Parts: sequence; C-alpha cells; structure tokens
Amino acid sequence: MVSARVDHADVIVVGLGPGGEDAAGRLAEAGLDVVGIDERLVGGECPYWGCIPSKIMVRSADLLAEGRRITGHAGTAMVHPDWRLAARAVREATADWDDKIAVDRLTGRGTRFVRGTGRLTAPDQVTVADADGNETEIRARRAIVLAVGSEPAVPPIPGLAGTPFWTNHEAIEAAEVPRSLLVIGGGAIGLELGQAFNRFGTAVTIVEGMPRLLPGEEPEAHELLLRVLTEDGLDVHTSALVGSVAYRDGVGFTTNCERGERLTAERLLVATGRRTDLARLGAVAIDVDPDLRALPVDDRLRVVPPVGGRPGVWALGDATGKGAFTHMSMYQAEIVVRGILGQGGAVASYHAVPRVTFTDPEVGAVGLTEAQARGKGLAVRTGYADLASSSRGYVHRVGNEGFIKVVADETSGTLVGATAAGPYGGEILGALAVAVHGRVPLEVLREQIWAYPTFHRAIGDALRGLGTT
Ligand SMILES: Cc1cc2nc3c(=O)[nH]c(=O)nc-3n(C[C@H](O)[C@H](O)[C@H](O)COP(=O)(O)OP(=O)(O)OC[C@H]3O[C@@H](n4cnc5c(N)ncnc54)[C@H](O)[C@@H]3O)c2cc1C
Ligand SMILES: NC(=O)c1ccc[n+]([C@@H]2O[C@H](COP(=O)([O-])OP(=O)(O)OC[C@H]3O[C@@H](n4cnc5c(N)ncnc54)[C@H](O)[C@@H]3O)[C@@H](O)[C@H]2O)c1
Repeated sequence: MVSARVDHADVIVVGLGPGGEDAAGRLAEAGLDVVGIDERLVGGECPYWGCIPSKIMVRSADLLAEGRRITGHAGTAMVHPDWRLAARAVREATADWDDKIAVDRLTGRGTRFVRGTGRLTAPDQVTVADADGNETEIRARRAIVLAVGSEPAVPPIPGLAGTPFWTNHEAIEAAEVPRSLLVIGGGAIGLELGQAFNRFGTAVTIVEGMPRLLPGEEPEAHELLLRVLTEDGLDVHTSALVGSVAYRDGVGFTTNCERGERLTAERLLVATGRRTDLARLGAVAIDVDPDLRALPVDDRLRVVPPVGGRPGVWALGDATGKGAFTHMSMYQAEIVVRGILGQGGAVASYHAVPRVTFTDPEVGAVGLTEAQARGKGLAVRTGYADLASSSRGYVHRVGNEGFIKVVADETSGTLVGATAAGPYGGEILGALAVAVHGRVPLEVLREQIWAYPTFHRAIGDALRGLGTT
C-alpha cells in the first residue's frame, strides 16, 4: 500500500466559492500559510453556473421584453430573439468554464492551491484526493474552513433518476433553447431561468409543490408573479407534486402530477432547492451528524471552537444553511477571517438578510415576512403601496406592476421586514434594507422626503399605511 503524502498548513480552506476564495486570499495576505482546495472551478457556483451567467441570461431576456413593449407605446418593433448571443455572453463571462484567471488571482494573493476533493479525516486534518486518486493528508496548525457550498437537491421522484434532466448547470450551459421546458420548483432558479427561456421562445411550464411561488416570500409576491408570468404565457401549476417522470429519446419528458395533470416537455429542469453532502465531507470526523441539512455554526461561524492549541473548524456560505446567497457567503467570510486572525468579537447577525429574485418584475425582500414576524410573536403592523397606481407607475405604463410592503414591530417602533417588488425592485430594496439593518425608528422614516416621481417614493405611502401609533 502506498502511503499518502503529508503536508502542513496554518489554515486549510475546503471549497473556493465566493466566500472560500475570499477567506483564503485574505488569510494568506495576512501572512498565514494557507492551502485552498477545490475539486471544480475556483470561484464556485456563482461565476460559472449561478449568479453571473443566470443574470446575463435574465438581462438578455429582459431586453427582448422591453423591445416588445415598444409597440403601442413608442412606435413599432419586431424582435427576433437569438439565443446564440446570450449563450456567447455566458461563455465569455465564464471563460468557457475555465478558472485559470481565478487560480492566478488566488495564488497571486499567496494561497497554495490544490485541485481535488477534500474530506475531513481527523479534527485537524483534511485528506485531498486528486483526479487520479492520489491522496495528500494536510494537517492544520490553526484552522480549517469548510466552504463547500451546495449542490442541487434532486427529489426522489419515481423515474427521474437516470433521465437526462437539467440542473442549473445544463440550463446555464445550454447552446440552444429547447422548444419546451418543464421546471420542477417555483423558487428563485425556476422562475428566473423559466422566464428567461420563455422570452427566447421556449414554452415553459412551472410545477411548484407549495401553494405559492417563492413560498418563503410575501403572498403578494406570489400573486404578482403568478399574474405576470401567466400573462407572459408560462403555464404555472401550484400545489402540484410530480408523482412520476418518464423520458424517451427523441420525444422528451412526460410527468404525471399526483393530482392528475400529465405534462410533457422536451427538457426538464430540476430547481427544487439545494443540499450539502456532509457525509461526503467526512463531517463525522468533527462529531457532526452527516444527516444534518447544514453545518451547525455558532454566531462566529465556528463548528468547533479552537481549544487548548487544537485548531478550530469554521464554516461559511451555503453549507451553513443561513441563506444560499453570494452576499451571505462573503459576509460570513469576513467574520471567519476576523475570528481566525483573532481580530475581536465579530459575530453574525441575520436580522436584515436581503434577497432579490431577478424576475421581471424583480422581487426584493429583507428581514422578516409578515407571517414570520407574526410567528415570532411580534406586535405586527403592515403597510402596502401599489406601484402601478403611483405617479411613477402611471408614467412608466407598460411593465409597471409591483408593490412595496413594509412589516413593522409596534413594540420596537422599527421595520423588521420589507418587500420591494416591481421594476428595479432589487435596487429599491436598498433603502428598505438600510432601515431594517439600522433599526431606524419609524418616526425618523416617516419624516423622510422621498423624491418625486420615483418608484421608491411608494415606500412613504407604505409607511403611511402603518398608521401612526
Ligand atoms: C442558478 C443560480 C443563480 C444564483 N443567483 C444568485 C444571485 O443572483 N445572487 C446571489 O446572491 N446568489 C445567487 N445564487 C447562489 C450563489 O451562487 C451561492 O449562494 C454561492 O455561490 C455560494 O457560495 P459558497 O461560497 O457557499 O460556495 P459555492 O459557490 O457553492 O462553491 C463551493 C465550492 O466548493 C467546492 N467543493 C465542494 N465540496 C468540495 C470538497 N469536498 N472538496 C473540494 N472542493 C469542494 C465546489 O467545487 C465549489 O467550487 C445562485 C445560485 C444558482 C445555482
Ligand atoms: N437571485 C438570487 O439570489 C438567486 C437565484 C437563484 C438561486 N438562488 C439561491 O439558490 C438556492 C436554490 O434555488 P432553487 O430555486 O433551487 O431553490 P428554492 O428553495 O429557492 O426553491 C425551490 C422550490 O422548489 C419547490 N419544491 C421543492 N421540492 C419540490 C417538488 N418535489 N416538487 C415541486 N416543487 C418542489 C419548493 O417549494 C421551492 O419553492 C435558493 O435558495 C437561493 O438562495 C438565489
């Protein structure tokens, strides 16, 4: 038997997505000997199969929609979608799914890079296997950072396994648009990509198991998106669970929903959430139950605090289950870096997590929804303003649907959550995110002057809807 090579480092970072890469680079720049490990591409999901390429597709699709809106409002326009242009922009942005630039960026900051699969094999040790199966045991002197992200959670639907279904990877890499696409899951991925493909000519069906699209957001966001997507021509089914899937070469997919609908499509996209495989990561080596959905972390992002000279284990990003967003991974990376460098008591706070679903209209939200606030027993008041009937909505005309909803806690006299859905919803969210993050008193917000005629001026209308008590 050939024994594994042995190496040592101050810090081992497993997974080099947005947060892992940032943490590895900053720790190396601080003078530590850092080894960064990734089995795929440095940069992770976001630049290659997530945020960036999906938003390029969304932007391309939105341009088509805006072009189609010209007729009847500013002239006439004939729009001829050409997916090859969007696909080319995606290929350019991902450098054809090549991470040379990212590897150079990482090593340029002083991190040692190892391409391979990392697995915890002792509380202070990660074993890396390269593509040829060669193993290296790396022992950490100071810290291990687990930043392994997430992968699609594919539901155990009879018949699905073994079919050529798409995940976000195949959808992002698509060189051609399918004639028809069935999307399982009416969350962020399903709606963003479903609407984008539809605008390029694909007949899209969305099958969502819960009663509402974006089930974690306000019900008004569901009502808005259901109306707009249906008007766009998408076929949306809610409270619909797929009971079985069948695939035939050259024909495509047939799915049978449990309540009877039979749906067919050339392609099938599974967008039913994400999971982190803790068993594969060797989580038992640090006494973590591998069946957990996420790595359990304290408010300093520690899975195992450093004790008596033993290295600590930190986690960040999707793998912590605190919100699968690039901005969350980056936020947590900051806290992890400061914790490892011993730079004071940086702790994570999740009371103002912003999120934006980049559909058209965009759905931006921060903090608690009304239902979540009521679930916490807060003294809830809500205010609502319709964007279409605002002055800006009136002048904007076509494509003006949206709303602002604010959720206040009477006891603290602050906003605890808000939603900005509509044109530029994600941008308008900025003002609301500051209010929730900074716990700005309602009486201060009510004194604010909101520029006329903007969409964000509707925040003032929604605040008035709270009443004055
Ligand atoms: C289609 C899509 C669109 C999205 N759009 C947005 C958006 O608009 N805005 C937003 O904020 N977020 C968006 N996200 C989410 C965002 O991409 C993720 O939240 C973010 O990438 C998570 O970062 P991370 O640092 O946790 O790790 P990831 O980006 O998931 O990267 C983890 C890395 O770890 C590596 N790895 C895993 N296991 C091992 C192992 N055992 N050994 C070695 N390497 C390993 C992987 O190869 C990967 O490179 C989107 C996601 C998808 C799928
Ligand atoms: N704009 C963004 O920030 C953005 C965009 C895309 C993805 N993301 C991140 O990536 C994560 C994953 O995206 P996602 O869309 O896969 O997950 P999601 O959790 O946002 O949505 C998954 C949806 O699938 C539904 N579902 C689950 N199982 C089902 C089943 N068997 N049948 C029918 N419906 C089912 C769920 O009810 C849910 O509505 C998101 O949670 C988000 O954090 C973010």
